[in-house]
Order: sequence, then structure tokens, then C-alpha cells
Amino acid sequence: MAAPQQKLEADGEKQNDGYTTDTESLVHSSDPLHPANHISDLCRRFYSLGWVTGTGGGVSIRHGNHIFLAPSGVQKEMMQPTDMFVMDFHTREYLRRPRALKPSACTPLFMAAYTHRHAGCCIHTHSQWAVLITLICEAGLQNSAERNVFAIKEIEQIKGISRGGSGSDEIAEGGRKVGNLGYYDTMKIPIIENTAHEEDLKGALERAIEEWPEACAVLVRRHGVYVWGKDVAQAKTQAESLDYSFQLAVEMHKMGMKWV
Ligand SMILES: CSCCC(=O)C(=O)COP(=O)(O)O
Ligand SMILES: [Zn+2]
Repeated sequence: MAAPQQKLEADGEKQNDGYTTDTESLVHSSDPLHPANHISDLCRRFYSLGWVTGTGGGVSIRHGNHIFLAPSGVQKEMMQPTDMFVMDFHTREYLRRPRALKPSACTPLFMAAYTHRHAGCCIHTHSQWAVLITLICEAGLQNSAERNVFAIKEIEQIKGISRGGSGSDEIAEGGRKVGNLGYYDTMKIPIIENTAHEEDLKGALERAIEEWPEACAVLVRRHGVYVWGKDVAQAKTQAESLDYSFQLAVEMHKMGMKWV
């Protein structure tokens, strides 16, 4: 006869560790592209790029109506699939909450990208290139319109950036252009001011998303960048293309060259 704990597990009933055996299937998969596995893998890769060091930054994936989120304040490159939180997109209720962990403080920001841009993935980096470019814009540009946006053109890598924010639609609403930026287009990424607590960035990030409908990212001064895409591949391509552009602009600035 099964012991009481085994009986509960067999029935998928609520255990005293905060989640049911049913919810465990949300994070167990042999598929490396399953969101729980994918987030763990991406964070290890992003750690080596300096994007998620010292527990900062992170990645979230939307899979149907399930939002996969990492825990807060943990070493992101050490995470396991079983550390993931899973939230229902519509009810905002957690379907799975690992015991003794808190969901990422970036959760309201990731949710803004899912809600307002129909994103499938959102990446938050603490890349030093992102931080430096916000400082250069702050220090070098007197005009507030220029101070609060990073703009660059005639750099091949901006072809990795979608014209339409998330790039989720073949024909964008409101007559917006589709596809990726061209060599002679100008890529513009808004910059918002940092706040004492990550979650307090939500209002400014939502305003920037509304004001810049073609932007696929928002820079946060002295902090990093939030980048999204219609799926993981697009979010990752855009995060890489942006980081390349930030680094290039910083190096150009050091050589006294202008990037626009
Ligand atoms: C040194 S990390 C400070 C918090 C932060 O900016 C961040 O991106 C990480 O938040 P999380 O809650 O996901 O650890
Ligand atoms: Zn952060």
C-alpha cells in the first residue's frame, strides 16, 4: 500500500510543498526548447555574455496562456527547470510557485511586453554596453528628446531589428511597416529613468511602449535594457543586435566619432 505522500502524488492532489504533482508536468520535459528548459539554458548563455551576472537580468517566455518566470535574486546561470514559476496570462494567478522562492521582480515588466506588444519572449539584460549608452546619451546630448532615445543608422546589424515592435504581424495594424529595418532606416530605442525598485519601472516602461510603437526594446538608464520579440528566436536576435549596436556606439564615442 502506498504511503500517504505517495498516494497524494499519485492523485495529483495538493501537497504541502505549495504545488501539485499536476503542476509539475508544467516544468518537466525532455524537449530542450520547452520554456522551463529553454530559460535555464538561455540564462547560462547570457551569463557568459555579461547580461545576467550577479543575479541581475533574466528571461521570460510565453507559451500559450502560460507565462514562465524565473525566481528573484538567484544566480540566473545556475537555475534548474524546476525553479520556474508559471503564471496564467489571463487570470494572473500562479499555477506553479516553487517553495521558498519569489518570482522575478521583472515580472510586471515582462507582462507589459506580453500585454501591450503580444510578445512571446522578453529578455532583460544588465549588459554594461546598455548601461554605458544610457550614460553617454545623458551626458552628451543636451536636448531632452535626444537624451531620452538612442538612435543609430547606417550600421548593417540593425537589419536584425523588426520594424514593428514585436514583429508578430505580417501586416501591421495602423499602416505600420512590416519586416526588419533596412540599412538606411534609423533604429530608435527609448530610454527611461531607473527607479529604486525594479517593479516601479512598470509605468514608465508602459508609457514608452505606447509612445514608441515601433520599438522592440526600452533602455533603463544606469540599469540595462528590456527587449522582446514574437518568439524566443526573435527576442534573442534583437537582444544580440541591440547589444552589438550599443557596444559599437560606445566604442565610436570613445574615438570621438558620432553614430548618427
Ligand atoms: C543585482 S540585481 C537587482 C534587481 C534587478 O535589477 C534584476 O534585474 C533582477 O531581478 P530579479 O528579481 O529577477 O532577481
Ligand atoms: Zn534589472
